Amino acid sequence: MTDNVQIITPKSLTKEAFRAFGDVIEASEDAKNFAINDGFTQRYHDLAKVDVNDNNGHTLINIFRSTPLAQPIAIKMMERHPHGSQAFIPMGSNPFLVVVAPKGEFDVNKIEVFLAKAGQGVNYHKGTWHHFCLTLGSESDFLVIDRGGEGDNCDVLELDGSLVIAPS
Ligand SMILES: NC(=O)N[C@@H](O)C(=O)O
Ligand code: NI
Repeated sequence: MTDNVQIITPKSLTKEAFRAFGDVIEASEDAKNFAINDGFTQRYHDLAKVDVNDNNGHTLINIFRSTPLAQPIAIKMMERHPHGSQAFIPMGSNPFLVVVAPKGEFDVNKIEVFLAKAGQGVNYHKGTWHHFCLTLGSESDFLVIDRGGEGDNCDVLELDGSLVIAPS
């Protein structure tokens, strides 16, 4: 880790704060929702924009089994998917960290860190810079919805690790 360490404190994940990066997937009361199945199910409807059709792309449904990194976590990489969105929906109740920067030319000064609490998932819009999946607590499974198809769909940048996430 370099000498000029900058500590960044995660902020709460809300739809408004995350709007520039993608969608927050949660059964919140401000989401469009209605009763189905004779009232035995509440449908939280159309929560995220799945964007996988570029270059004849198709939807992939995956499970990512993620192991927590030792804290404090230094940000040493960022990546983006230029041809599609990528959604992470926790299958358990561990919180996780969401590290993002706006699409387009990468700017380390525009990195933002969010803490996703139990019941929250995210959908990175096409081209949003992000760190790979950072679960907290213990090994966690995520349902991941992203794009399959032609073309290299992952640009990766290495960072010097001077930006460190305050332990959660
Ligand atoms: N490489 C891969 O499939 N995973 C990353 O895209 C990620 O965001 O975790
Ligand atoms: Ni990714």
